[in-house]
Amino acid sequence: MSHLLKKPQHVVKSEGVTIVHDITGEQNNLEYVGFKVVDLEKGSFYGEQLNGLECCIVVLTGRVDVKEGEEIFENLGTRDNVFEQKPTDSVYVSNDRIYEVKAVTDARVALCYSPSSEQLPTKLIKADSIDVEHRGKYNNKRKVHNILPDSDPSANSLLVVEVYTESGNWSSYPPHKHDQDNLPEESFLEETYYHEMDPQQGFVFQRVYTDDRSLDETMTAENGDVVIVPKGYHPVGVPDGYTSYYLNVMAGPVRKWKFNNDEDHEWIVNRD
Ligand SMILES: O=C(O)C[C@@H](O)[C@H](O)C(=O)CO
Repeated sequence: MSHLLKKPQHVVKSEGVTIVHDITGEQNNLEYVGFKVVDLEKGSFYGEQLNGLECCIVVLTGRVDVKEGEEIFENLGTRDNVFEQKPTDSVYVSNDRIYEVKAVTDARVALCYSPSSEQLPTKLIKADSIDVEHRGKYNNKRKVHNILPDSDPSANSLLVVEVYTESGNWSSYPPHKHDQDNLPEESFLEETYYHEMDPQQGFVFQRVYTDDRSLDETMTAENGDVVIVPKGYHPVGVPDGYTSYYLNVMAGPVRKWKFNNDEDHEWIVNRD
């Protein structure tokens, strides 16, 4: 199996708390992006001291309360299944803070991290403030929920989006990359993809490749898998009959999403 493909681990941390993914630490070869998925049974708690990381808590499903210092945000979350396709609530917490999530119902949260040293205010990102964007044409259509885009200065490094791609379509397509710290031409951003499918037995194909093909891996991502994109192009193809959901976390030295398409496939954008 590719070292870029991570299967759910389901490690029980404490009563009612299961770590589904923990993509943090040096073994993942990521400098700027960290990612966890945590399942919480109703009434359970998960908390962290963030030290040198900022964190965006995305309530994937269920309802939770989030506490940071004096701030308590209650009953966050809007959906029981990500395929309800409505935006959800998130909370941005800056480095060196301590936060706690309490499950009001059974819930799944995504924790998106990046190194950070400058304190910013804790911020509730409400579902009804999320910009919903429709991108692409022909078999290249997808719907994007911009949770923390680069136009929103609430974070130091983190960029977070959710993407829905319908059956038979492609997204993150035509293939694009953002692996050069060379603005204004291109930014360097690492990225993770947390995938879900509807129905659950579905799968998608994701290719991660560089121009010189020193990296060229095509993976089958199944429900709950994470794909790591340290560099290179990273398109996703969705087979007929299945809808794809993924949550992207991106971060790098500069908080700007400036990508370039693979020139061989640029013509796809330019069709009438
Ligand atoms: O437009 C899409 O299909 C989503 C991608 O842009 C995805 O968020 C990504 O690859 C970011 O670089």
